[in-house]
Amino acid sequence: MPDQDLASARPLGSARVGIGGPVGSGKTRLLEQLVPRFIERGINLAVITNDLVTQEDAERVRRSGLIAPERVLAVETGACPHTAIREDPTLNLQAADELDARFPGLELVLIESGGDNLASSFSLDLVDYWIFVIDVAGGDDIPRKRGLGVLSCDLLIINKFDLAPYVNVNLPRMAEEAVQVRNGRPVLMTNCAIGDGVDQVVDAITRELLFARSV
Ligand SMILES: Nc1nc2c(ncn2[C@@H]2O[C@H](COP(=O)(O)OP(=O)(O)OP(=O)(O)O)[C@@H](O)[C@H]2O)c(=O)[nH]1
Repeated sequence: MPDQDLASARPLGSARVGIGGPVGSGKTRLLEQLVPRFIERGINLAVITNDLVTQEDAERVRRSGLIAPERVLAVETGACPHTAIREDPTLNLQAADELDARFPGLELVLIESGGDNLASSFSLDLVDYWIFVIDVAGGDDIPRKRGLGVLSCDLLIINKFDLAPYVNVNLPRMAEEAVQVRNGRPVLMTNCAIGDGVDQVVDAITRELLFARSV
């Protein structure tokens, strides 16, 4: 649950949600599944992507046709994806403020981090709520490794649950261990390839963040 003071720190600005996690866990695919769902719910939305030295993820989202291309900004992070979301989030803050200025009434900015390790986390100066995406193909021992991202995010997503039978992952056990190491904080399972479980992610963001800011 986001800190109430932080959630109300920008009463006139957009709510900001971070999406982090290891390389290839499905962050961009999750973004591509979230965007049409929020737009369908009438949310005034924009996106920021972080890449090392390219704008590949931003181009992918712009080309998708899911959202007006001018609502997608790219931040190039250089060698350190975590610096841009944690130690010095200036570039991301500037990008989010630019989107707020460009689109009056902007309600939500989704900020995808570059792929990083299990220790990556978001600065609460940058986001009001953050999601960490791991995937079953990375191994069912990931929750037991107690990475900072897994432990401290507002919502942990175990993605690619469709692949569990092919990589010998015991899905219920992986989910149970994830809930255990997080002391019962939220864990959801998704198949972002086809969108299974993504409605629950939208519900969680709406309930924990958008609704909380509107009351
Ligand atoms: N089978 C399956 N494949 C998935 C799922 N989610 C994503 N993928 C695939 O996994 C690959 C990586 O997904 P991305 O969304 O690019 O991963 P990412 O975390 O954004 O990657 P980086 O930005 O490089 O860190 C792509 O080929 C996706 O199509 C899923 O739930 N199931």
